[in-house]
Amino acid sequence: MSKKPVRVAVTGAAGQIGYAILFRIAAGEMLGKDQPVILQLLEIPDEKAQKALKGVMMELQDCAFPLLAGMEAYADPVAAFKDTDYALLVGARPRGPGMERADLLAANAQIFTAQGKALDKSASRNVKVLVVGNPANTNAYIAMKSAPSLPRENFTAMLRLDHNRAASQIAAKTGVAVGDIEKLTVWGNHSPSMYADYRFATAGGKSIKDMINDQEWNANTFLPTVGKRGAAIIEARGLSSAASAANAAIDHMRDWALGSNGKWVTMGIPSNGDYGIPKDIMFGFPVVTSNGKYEVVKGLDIDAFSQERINKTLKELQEEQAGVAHLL
Ligand SMILES: NC(=O)c1ccc[n+]([C@@H]2O[C@H](COP(=O)([O-])OP(=O)(O)OC[C@H]3O[C@@H](n4cnc5c(N)ncnc54)[C@H](O)[C@@H]3O)[C@@H](O)[C@H]2O)c1
Ligand SMILES: O=C(O)C[C@H](O)C(=O)O
Repeated sequence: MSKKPVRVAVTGAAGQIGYAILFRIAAGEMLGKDQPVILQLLEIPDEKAQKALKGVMMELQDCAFPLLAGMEAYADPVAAFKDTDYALLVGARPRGPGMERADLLAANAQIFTAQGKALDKSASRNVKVLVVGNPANTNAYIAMKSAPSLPRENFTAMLRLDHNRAASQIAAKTGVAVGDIEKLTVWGNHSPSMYADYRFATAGGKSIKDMINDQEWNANTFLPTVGKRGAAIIEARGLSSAASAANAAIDHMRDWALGSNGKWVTMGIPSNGDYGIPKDIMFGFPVVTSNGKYEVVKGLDIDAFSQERINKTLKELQEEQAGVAHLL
C-alpha cells in the first residue's frame, strides 16, 4: 500500500535555491522514493515573483513525478504552512557582493518573526523546520522564539553546507574518498566564524588528523577556505551558492527524517547547554539522527584551540541575538 502524502512547505520557492531543490524533493531524494509529497510553495505577494513561481510549477508538472501528489502556490505564510510536516525556510534577502551578513539581520528578522508566528498558528505540531535563509542560525532562533506553542527542538538551521564543504576539502587534501569520511563536525554559526573540526574524523577507520598532521594548514588554509567559501562562490558566480545549498538542505532533512545510520552529521540546533553553549543558542553541533530525532554527540574533548574557535563563533551568535532581542 502506498504511503500517505506528507506536506512540504518551501519559502522563496521561485528563487535560485527553490529552483535547485523542488525537483529533487518531488523526485523523492529528500524523504524517500516511496514517500509522496504535497508541495506548499510560498513567495512574496509580488506579481513578478508569483508569476515566476507559476512557471516553476509548470515545470514541476511537466516532470510528471510519480511522488508529487499535489502542489499549491501561496503568498500568505499562514496558508502556506497549513498542516505542513516539513518547512524549508529559504526565502530571504541573499547577500550580494561586498555585503556583510550583519547587514541582513534587520531585514530578515521581520520575515522570520512573521513566519515563526505563521508556523505556530497553522503547521503540524510535529513540523520539522530547516532555516536556510541567512543569517540562518539567528533567523532560526527568531522563528523558534516566535512559535512558542511548537517544540523548540523542531527548529534547526543549516550548517550542512559547511560540513559538506569541509569534507570535500579534507578529501582533496588527503586523497581519501569523500564518502568515507566520518565523525566530522562544524561548530557554531553558518558564517566565516564557524569551526570545522576534523580532530575526531576518520576514513576507513584511520584518523584524518593523523593523516593531515599539519596544524598550520588547519588554522591558515582549511578553516579560512571553508569559512569563506560562500563569499568565494558569490565572487565567482555573482550569485550565492544555490545547487550546493539545495543539496545540503536535502541532506539535512533526509538525515533528520530518515536517520543517519549511526553517522555524525552537523545540524544547527537550539542548544540544551551541551559544551557550555547557553540554552537556545542556535548552534552547529555534531548529532546522530534516528526515528525523526537528533541527539548531540556528547563527551568530546575540547582542546584550547577548539575552545577558542568555539568561543569566537558563540560570541558572534550572541551578538546577532542581542541585535534582534528588541524584536522578540
Ligand atoms: N545556510 C546556508 O548554507 C545558505 C547557503 C546558500 C544560501 N543561503 C541563503 O538562502 C537564501 C536564499 O537564497 P537564494 O539564492 O535562493 O535567493 P534568491 O534571491 O534567488 O531567492 C530568494 C527568494 O525568496 C523570496 N522571498 C523573499 N522574502 C520572502 C518571504 N518573506 N517569503 C517568501 N519568499 C520570500 C524572494 O522573492 C526570492 O524569490 C539567502 O538568504 C541566502 O543567503 C544560505
Ligand atoms: O554567504 C552567503 O551569503 C551564501 C551562503 O551562506 C553560502 O555559504 O554559500
